[in-house]
Amino acid sequence: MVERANKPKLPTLTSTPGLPPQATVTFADDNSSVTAELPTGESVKVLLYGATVISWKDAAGDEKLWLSEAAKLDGSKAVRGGIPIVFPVFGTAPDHPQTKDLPQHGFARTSRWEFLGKSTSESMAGRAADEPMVKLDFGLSSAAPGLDPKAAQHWPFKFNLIYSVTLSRESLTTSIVATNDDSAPFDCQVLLHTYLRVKDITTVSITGLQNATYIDKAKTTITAETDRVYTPSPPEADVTVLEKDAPRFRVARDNLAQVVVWNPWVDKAAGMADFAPKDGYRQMLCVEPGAVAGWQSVEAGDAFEGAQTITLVG
Ligand SMILES: O=P(O)(O)OC[C@H]1O[C@@H](O)[C@H](O)[C@@H](O)[C@@H]1O
Repeated sequence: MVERANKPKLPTLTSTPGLPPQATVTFADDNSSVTAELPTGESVKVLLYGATVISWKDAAGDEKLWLSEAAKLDGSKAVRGGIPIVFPVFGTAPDHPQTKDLPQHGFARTSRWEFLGKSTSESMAGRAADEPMVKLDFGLSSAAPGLDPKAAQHWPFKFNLIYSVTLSRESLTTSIVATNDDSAPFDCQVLLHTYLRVKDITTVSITGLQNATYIDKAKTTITAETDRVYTPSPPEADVTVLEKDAPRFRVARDNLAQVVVWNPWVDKAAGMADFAPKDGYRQMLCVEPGAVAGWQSVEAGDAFEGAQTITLVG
């Protein structure tokens, strides 16, 4: 059950005698972000701007996501790093009448979302209290005060988005439900633009894409700019990111048929004002589960749902 937050600032949770301590959920002083920490030390931090996950740390405090040192976190620009949400268009779609005027990657990442509440192991069905986990829920609708004005201007549908970020000891799940509250169908694309942190991109390999068909938006290997939209086969095949042949991240997808693999490399990183340090492309690899080949047509009253679970392995 989701506990509703009725105050902008949540107190630190205390444990019930006899039960393991729960996760703590705290707000930044300026209410710009919410951080959840498990009693075992793992943590996740979500900026309300874009509902962008900007940090995911393991129990040792090691960061698992890449965030540019020059990323704007003040709501002036989509965040360069973490997990921005791409909706309702991937890239731009000049030939698609419904989304042709929207900015690159849509407006979800440039809108301020509302924090809806949290759930912990103790309140989640089927979860033992000794398997600590915490789920944070965020919402954005066509009526939200934080909606990027470009949305209402260029995508005049009534919609409701719920984004859930679930942290457990070994994994992070992010899931989105996009509901059509309009009287007409709309088309959308969805993508979870995950910037994984790696030690050295030259030692990174990826499995799970061997049988995948792909559209190459750039070059071919991660020894150069890489920008590929894969459609793995079978559709639900896991994708694993390895470093020096040792598995590091396993990415499972639910109803997200594509995986975009992106690394800007030297020239493109140099050209992005919010990309720092300039050789930061060596420490990142975007592995982005999405539904971006063609369009998801969502009927009035219907919803599209998709999710990723990134599990730390090795
Ligand atoms: O600079 P943006 O808008 O965050 O986009 C970054 C990249 O996002 C990737 O998902 C796209 O495949 C790339 O083509 C794009 O360059």
